[in-house]
Amino acid sequence: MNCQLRYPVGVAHYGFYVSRIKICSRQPTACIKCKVLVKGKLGMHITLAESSFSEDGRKRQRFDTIFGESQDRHGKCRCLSEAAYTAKISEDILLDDNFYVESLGSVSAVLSSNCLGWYALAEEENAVTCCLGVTEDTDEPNQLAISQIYGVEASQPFDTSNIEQIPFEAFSAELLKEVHHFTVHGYVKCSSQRGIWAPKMYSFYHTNHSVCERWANQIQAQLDKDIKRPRNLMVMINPHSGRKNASRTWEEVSPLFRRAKINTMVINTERPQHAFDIVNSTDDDKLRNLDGILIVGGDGLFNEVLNGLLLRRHRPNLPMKPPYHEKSQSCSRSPLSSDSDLLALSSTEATDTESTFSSGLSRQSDCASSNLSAALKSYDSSLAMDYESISYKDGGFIIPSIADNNDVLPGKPSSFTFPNPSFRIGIIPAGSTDSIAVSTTGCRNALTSALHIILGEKMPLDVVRLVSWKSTKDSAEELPRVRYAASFAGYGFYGDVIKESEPNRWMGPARYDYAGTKVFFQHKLYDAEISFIEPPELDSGLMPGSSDPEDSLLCKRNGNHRVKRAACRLNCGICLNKTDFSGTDGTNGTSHSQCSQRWKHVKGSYISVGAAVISCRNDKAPNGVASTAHLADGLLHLILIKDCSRLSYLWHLIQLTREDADPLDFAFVEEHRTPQFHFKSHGEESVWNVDGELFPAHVLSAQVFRGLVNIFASGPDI
Ligand SMILES: Nc1ncnc2c1ncn2[C@@H]1O[C@H](COP(=O)(O)OP(=O)(O)OP(=O)(O)O)[C@@H](O)[C@H]1O
Repeated sequence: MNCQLRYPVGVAHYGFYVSRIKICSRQPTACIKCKVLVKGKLGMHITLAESSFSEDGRKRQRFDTIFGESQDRHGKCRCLSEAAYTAKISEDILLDDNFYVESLGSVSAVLSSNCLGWYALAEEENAVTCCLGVTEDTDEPNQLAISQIYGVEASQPFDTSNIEQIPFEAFSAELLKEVHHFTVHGYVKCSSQRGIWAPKMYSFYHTNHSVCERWANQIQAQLDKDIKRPRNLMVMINPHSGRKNASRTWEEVSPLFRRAKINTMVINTERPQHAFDIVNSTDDDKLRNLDGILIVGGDGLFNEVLNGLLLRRHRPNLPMKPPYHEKSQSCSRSPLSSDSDLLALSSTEATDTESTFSSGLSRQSDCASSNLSAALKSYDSSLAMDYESISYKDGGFIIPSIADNNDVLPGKPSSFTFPNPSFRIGIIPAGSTDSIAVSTTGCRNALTSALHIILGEKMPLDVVRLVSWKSTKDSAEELPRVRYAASFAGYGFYGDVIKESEPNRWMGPARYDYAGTKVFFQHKLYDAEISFIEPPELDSGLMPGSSDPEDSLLCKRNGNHRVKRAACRLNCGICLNKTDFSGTDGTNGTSHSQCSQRWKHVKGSYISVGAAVISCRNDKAPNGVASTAHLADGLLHLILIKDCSRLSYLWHLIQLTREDADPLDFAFVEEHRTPQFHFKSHGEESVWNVDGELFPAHVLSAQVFRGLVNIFASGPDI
């Protein structure tokens, strides 16, 4: 509850004012000034400020807590932190003056380096007050932290001939001609829907224009000091996203960017791969001058920008090969090697110093019989080629060299900081599912996302790098194709749905329902073999950084008690923690070191194989496909749906749509967290669905790079 304490006008301007009130105990209490009990209120902690001038004319502030102290430990802590906060406000008063505010009448306003506060000077006739002039006001804050302000404007006097411009009837028409104002743009959190923010304006009226200008300039100067806020953004709009509303969505949010004085370079994409081409070909120096790229569209557009940014700039080793099977503890062969045409690839044993793909390729001559080896040789010889020439084929990218190791290791915190450490990708949801926006902010709301971006929030995001070694079982020799994904890669059911929905794009988002129903009735099974690294279970079950005791509880799944993991939340301790959760030993690409890794192998018939890098929340799966996946823990959630009846599978799909259910609590479902895995299909083939785009792969490797890119978000507010 927010309360407003109104004191008699006489002591208003340089007298006491209430800077903060917090109810923190259940003890009845009284004001020390008038000794009257606060009627109907139980225990308040009220901090007052008194101003005076020192000899040199500088204003001094004294802050006192005048009554109320909580009896319980937690309440007391809150009191203390509240007092500390108030004391901080008092440190540096930059400006103070009287203004007129619509809902309060005359107010005294104070601007400090971190806060704009105001309090009413006089009772308004229609104000609801009770004893001591305490007014309950749950909606109107009387202070705004600078971090909550995204813009400020000083305005000219009202045009009295334009009745619509006149904000309220407080001033006479004569006075109105002389009234100037400045407007502060902040935001409020929606009380009915968690995570949703709405812009809110606060106008302060004064008869002197220069006063308004001085305040606006000073507030702007405070905003400019916040270096994390973006100044220059490239904006990519896909006019065909979702229900073709992306351009309208941008019209709705662009005034916020203008008020925040952010320069935007707007590009409307004209075709598939356009966004990729632009970002991939943009000069590195130009990118360095940007604070980020903003996407107005869906997950597919985000994926294109991600790939455009990373494909030629992020150059890790090729995926590490797992031992063929655990029993033999042999590191000489990988599961990939069971396929004859991949023998050349997998039989290359790199030493610790020869851990790059090129070193592996240089041994291909031993396998002269393999045509693939010849192809790969030419691939190897292309290392000297210009790195710019990336070609696109079958949903993936063939790049001349993927062997330039720059010390980025799967699962480990990333050292990749291109174009610059503050560069972020932002997403304003306007697509069909918007699962990246929902998983990173907690809601699907364009204004909320815009505010997160404008205020300069920053959060690392894991990215999975997928390498398709071969498109289909029967395809001719080919070079590896690479694709990055930020949310989801799925095979089987997931791939078939995308394949089925592609020709029906004209249906809009409804195409997924149509395709999903059709594929469900087909109920296809796919034989596959999967190897993955299993990271060690954390002892306590409570992930580092998580303070929620609930997180350490055991939950029952498939009849077994398992550790219930913390869901990713706002400013998530797990994602911001530097602890290495990956279980990899950091010697990427070396066969010897792989012996020490806990590779696990599974083989069977699957309805689907899913790899969720983040929770993948969306309207149809409110908790996400993997409810406990984190934005930046270096792990993906491998979700294997094994052979089961149609009815059981339907029940699993229904559970996905429910907020109170666990869709993975079935005997036919396996969930593994891993920094990397290898997949090989046997028999009938499906296709991979990577962030909503088709990616054919008969043999595929996936590596997660922890926090590889930064995004404009702070995690899901759920
Ligand atoms: N002007 C355009 N015309 C047609 N397709 C485009 C255009 N611009 C971008 N695209 C393609 O549209 C794809 C989907 O875009 P986006 O993700 O923004 O929308 P969506 O409706 O959410 O689609 P999806 O559900 O496939 O993710 C992108 O991958 C991109 O290749």
